[in-house]
Amino acid sequence: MIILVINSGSSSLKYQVRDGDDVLAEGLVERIGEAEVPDHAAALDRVDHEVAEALGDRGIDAVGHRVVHGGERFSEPVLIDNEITRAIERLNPLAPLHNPAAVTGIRAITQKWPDLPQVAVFDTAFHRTLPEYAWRYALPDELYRTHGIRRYGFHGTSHAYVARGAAELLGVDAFTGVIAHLGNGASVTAVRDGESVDTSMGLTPLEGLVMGSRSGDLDPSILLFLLREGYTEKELNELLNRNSGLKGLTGTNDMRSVSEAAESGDKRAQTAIDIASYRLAKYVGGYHVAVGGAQALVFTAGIGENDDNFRSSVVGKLGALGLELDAERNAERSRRARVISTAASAFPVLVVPTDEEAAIAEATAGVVNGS
Ligand SMILES: Nc1ncnc2c1ncn2[C@@H]1O[C@H](COP(=O)(O)OP(=O)(O)O)[C@@H](O)[C@H]1O
Ligand SMILES: CC(=O)OP(=O)(O)O
Ligand SMILES: [Mg+2]
Repeated sequence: MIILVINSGSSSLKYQVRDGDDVLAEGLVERIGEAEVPDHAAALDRVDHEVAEALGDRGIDAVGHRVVHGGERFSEPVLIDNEITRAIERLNPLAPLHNPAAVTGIRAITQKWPDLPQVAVFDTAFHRTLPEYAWRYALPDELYRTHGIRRYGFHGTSHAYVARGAAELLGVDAFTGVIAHLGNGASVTAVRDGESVDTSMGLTPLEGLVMGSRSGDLDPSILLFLLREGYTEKELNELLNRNSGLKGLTGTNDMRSVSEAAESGDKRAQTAIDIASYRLAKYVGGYHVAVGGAQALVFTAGIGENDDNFRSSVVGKLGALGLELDAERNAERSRRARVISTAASAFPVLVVPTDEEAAIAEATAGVVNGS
């Protein structure tokens, strides 16, 4: 079954065409909204063209969409129809950077290929197992009942995929431990017997870790202070989602540049790495407790898989848990799932590469085949 996987961002569209584990075509359309690519429909025309070239006279059988926010309703991937699209659209305010683009992508495909089955795969779905004491904010119940204000968690497709990979590497049936997904967005999840029991992102993908351009955790009074200073809602949104995190601290949201700057002695860059790794180390300590004792700590996504310096900065702060990296294994450049800690480490530290597109394609095939 040939599946087109679409990961729509606010100004970009990533896609892959897959036949099982074979990637037949992949690409990225950037700067949607600017002259060359005015909207998502134009972006899809481009994808259509590239895909047709790669596939020849073979056609696509189904489309799988990454949908970041599934609210309380969606705990599984679903076949998309008009009602489902509207339900996803109603969640737009809860993931303003991500959901509107997914809805636009779904509608553009419906218009272009009305007969093609489309499946929505939700970032939030894996976290539907969170216990209430982990998902509820200490706010009046009414805010939850009327607005659905609670913690949802994101990157679930990745955390679930990596939890399976970690279980395989450890030779256990179900993984218990802590997974740090460190990409542009970053989140850490506590997994117990294969189920998510806590995660650092909340109502939106803004809570938790220091990210490329998002602040993560902060004192909500900062917002009240800035409101009194005359900031508008739009300015606050820009500030917290696009101009904070590594970008706010160093001027760039790209960890590779931050790492290189730190290595050549830039103090601001080193401080940003210290802040981000300290925040993550505190979460790992907390989640070790949440899962009742982790079997492993797992790093994944762009930074987690590639930045040995950042990994060692995190694990270096976890001596109290008895964790110890093997410098040589940590520095190894490899796409394999592997152990990077010493034999003396209290529990292993792993790198397990994520593959959200593979997971979305697999889930899509499952829904279309009715399994
Ligand atoms: N070799 C590397 N060293 C340090 N950081 C890296 C390296 N490769 C990628 N990254 C970082 O990974 C992040 C992007 O991760 P990725 O998982 O691709 O993000 P997303 O899918 O969320 O856009 C960026 O901050 C990038 O700089
Ligand atoms: C949910 C989220 O933060 O996604 P991304 O990392 O793709 O921005
Ligand atoms: Mg990603």
